[in-house]
Amino acid sequence: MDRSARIYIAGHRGMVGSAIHRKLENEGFTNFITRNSANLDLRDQRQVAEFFELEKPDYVFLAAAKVGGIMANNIYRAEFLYDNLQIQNNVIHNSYLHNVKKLMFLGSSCIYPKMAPQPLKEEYLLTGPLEHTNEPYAIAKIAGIKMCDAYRDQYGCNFISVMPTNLYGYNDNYHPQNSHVLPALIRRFHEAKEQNASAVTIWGTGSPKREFLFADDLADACYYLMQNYDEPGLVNIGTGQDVTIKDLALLIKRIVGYEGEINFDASKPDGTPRKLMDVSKLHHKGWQHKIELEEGITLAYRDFLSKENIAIS
Ligand SMILES: NC(=O)C1=CN([C@@H]2O[C@H](COP(=O)(O)OP(=O)(O)OC[C@H]3O[C@@H](n4cnc5c(N)ncnc54)[C@H](OP(=O)(O)O)[C@@H]3O)[C@@H](O)[C@H]2O)C=CC1
Ligand SMILES: C[C@H]1O[C@H](OP(=O)(O)OP(=O)(O)OC[C@H]2O[C@@H](n3cnc4c(=O)[nH]c(N)nc43)[C@H](O)[C@@H]2O)[C@@H](O)[C@@H](O)C1=O
Repeated sequence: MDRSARIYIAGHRGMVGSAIHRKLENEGFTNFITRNSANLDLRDQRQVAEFFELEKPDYVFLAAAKVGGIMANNIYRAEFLYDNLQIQNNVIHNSYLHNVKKLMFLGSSCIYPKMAPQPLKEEYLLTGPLEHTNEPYAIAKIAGIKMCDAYRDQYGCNFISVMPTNLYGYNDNYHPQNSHVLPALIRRFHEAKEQNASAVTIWGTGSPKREFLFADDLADACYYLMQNYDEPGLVNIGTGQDVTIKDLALLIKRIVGYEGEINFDASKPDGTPRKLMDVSKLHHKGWQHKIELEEGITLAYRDFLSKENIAIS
């Protein structure tokens, strides 16, 4: 990608899109095309067609999606399927129609079967049933992978698919119900500390294992793969390390400085028991993560506090 190329980051205000934007700015790119969802609803076929006709981007990072944690995925099942299919169909198809040089589609580790062997190799796609709580989202993401491959096969488009593990970082969503576990627990432990609460409740049993990647590391990997990966299929992006939700909670508790107890609410879903990425393909391509979990949570907590306008004690 040359530094003057016209780059469209769909979802540039989100956690991932903003990290990709930051990364490309730091690399010297200047010619960005951005729209927020109020000005361009990517679910709307006509609006998206007019936007591509007008802007004619050279490169597209597709980081716009309906996103949320286990509860949001399970409650808003129709929206997670409809919105994500519409967004990716419109952006991918118009990228083909308008001769985009390269497109990156962001999927998720939830595309793998619930009980797939660990760590999750790219070849395990479509080898078994999905986890129920996020099946609609996963089906949309699988369709996105297959769409990139079909447009490559039939039309020769250089459209690639990357599968990030669970992410966290700057500009994360801290909604108490709809967010992912890591931001949810930062907020819950912080509020419990402020209110001198005697205990914090964690959803599920605490035994599921998850892998977490800082969003700026993901953006670095996306930039790297945009330059060094031109293949069909998918590539995992992660750290190759995971923790139990209980151990994650203990780490966040320590970083936040909360001294009360932790309870578990087993009436809430655990979701997939484990989702550890096999990152050997990514490592062979020449990329590895840099930000470890404790450092990343410290940075994310600082970002959370700055948004709350609270000084770190
Ligand atoms: N967060 C995570 O743990 C993971 C995320 N991913 C993937 O990474 C990508 C980015 O996720 P993340 O940054 O966390 O999500 P965010 O919710 O932070 O950002 C999503 C972005 O999508 C945009 N968007 C949503 N709906 C529409 C719409 N109808 N029209 C136009 N824009 C829309 C939003 O725009 P606006 O702000 O203008 O409303 C927002 O900026 C997604 O594809 C997601 O599936 C993959 C694995 C894990
Ligand atoms: C990235 C990924 O994110 C989603 O899948 P998930 O990995 O299950 O995501 P999660 O972060 O919401 O939960 C992880 C674990 O943590 C436990 N947990 C404890 N306490 C809280 C809590 O307070 N909030 C949340 N959300 N989870 C909690 C929770 O019960 C679960 O066992 C997908 O739907 C899909 O969107 C996707 O691709």
